[in-house]
Amino acid sequence: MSVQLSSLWVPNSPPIPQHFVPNRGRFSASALSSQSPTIQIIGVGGPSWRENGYGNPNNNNLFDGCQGESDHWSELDTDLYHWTKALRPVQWFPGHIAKAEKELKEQLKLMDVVIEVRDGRIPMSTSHPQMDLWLGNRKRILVLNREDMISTADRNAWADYFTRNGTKVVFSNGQLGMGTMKLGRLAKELAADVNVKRRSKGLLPRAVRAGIVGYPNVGKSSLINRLLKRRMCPAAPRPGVTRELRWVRFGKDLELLDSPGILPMRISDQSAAIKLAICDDIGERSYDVADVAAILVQMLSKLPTVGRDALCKRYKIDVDCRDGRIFIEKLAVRVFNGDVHQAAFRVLADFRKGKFGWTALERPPK
Ligand SMILES: Nc1nc2c(ncn2[C@@H]2O[C@H](COP(=O)(O)OP(=O)(O)OP(=O)(O)O)[C@@H](O)[C@H]2O)c(=O)[nH]1
Repeated sequence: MSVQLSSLWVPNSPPIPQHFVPNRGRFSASALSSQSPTIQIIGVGGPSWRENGYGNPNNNNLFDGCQGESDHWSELDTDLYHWTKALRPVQWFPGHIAKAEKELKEQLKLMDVVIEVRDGRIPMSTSHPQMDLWLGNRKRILVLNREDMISTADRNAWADYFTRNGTKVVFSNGQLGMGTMKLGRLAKELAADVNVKRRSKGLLPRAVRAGIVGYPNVGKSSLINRLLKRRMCPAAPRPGVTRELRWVRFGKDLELLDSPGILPMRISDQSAAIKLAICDDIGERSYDVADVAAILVQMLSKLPTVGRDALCKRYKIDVDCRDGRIFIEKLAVRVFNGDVHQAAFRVLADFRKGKFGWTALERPPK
């Protein structure tokens, strides 16, 4: 998919949904002149950046003194809405997802508890719009995985939000296994009444069945493997690796269902779709890497947790926070012999590796 960004200038705010406030959003492409053959990547990412609760210790763009942090986040939502509106929609619904969705619905009746896994960087965008309908009043645990990829402030904001809403939430790290034991324990506790009922009917107790569901690449299989301390389920750093539903046993009293990542057939919220692309939670063939990287640059430069300075310092290129495409094109000329795809991919990969500091891309609504 390719979109000519030069035609996407949004001069004035068009009519917008009620929850958005008017704002600006502009794309344009420009010819580039200067060329530099050497790559110079500056700056480090890593967990230590999280200490102050923000992604980047060198960030001078945190607050301007007039706006609160939550204003920055809601302004970003508004901008993102305008930016993505101009792009061709991102959609991904391969055959295996359609099949998995059908099979999951059939397996639901076997589940005593459902563990819904979301990407901690984008908990809203990895929330399936039909999940509530499917689950009804089934017992449920919400997992925000990739805890290591967000800041302490992000984590606290989401923990507060879900606690206020009465939702049980577990933060986890599917790569290292943090949170998995708690998850297993919680699943057994929540479904304990299954065996109370069985005993009252004179039946022998059975293992509790927990279904693990969620969007692609959020870390479902990794969580199971970590809990089991064995590589029972296929896991890899790309969406759509798990293709089949599979029950696995953990000890004598817990069974877990690993399932392929599912997405809605049509993603109506394109801001969410772009965030899925940025976080690698949707098939790469569904989007244009340069478009997505351009939006990422615009987002990062406006994010209270990152800011323009982080981008300028890392790539030694000035950022116009309304025009990420120019940034990508400049990077392409400077480092990748004019190859925009490679430049775009570098920026996306850097974000995914935490090179701008670990940060969520969304915060809870006010
Ligand atoms: N940094 C980090 N990486 C993680 C975490 N959890 C999983 N990963 C990595 O993310 C990638 C995807 O994990 P999977 O377990 O395959 O994700 P999945 O949800 O089963 O993916 P699908 O097969 O698409 O449904 C793997 O490379 C994991 O090592 C986490 O908490 N932190």
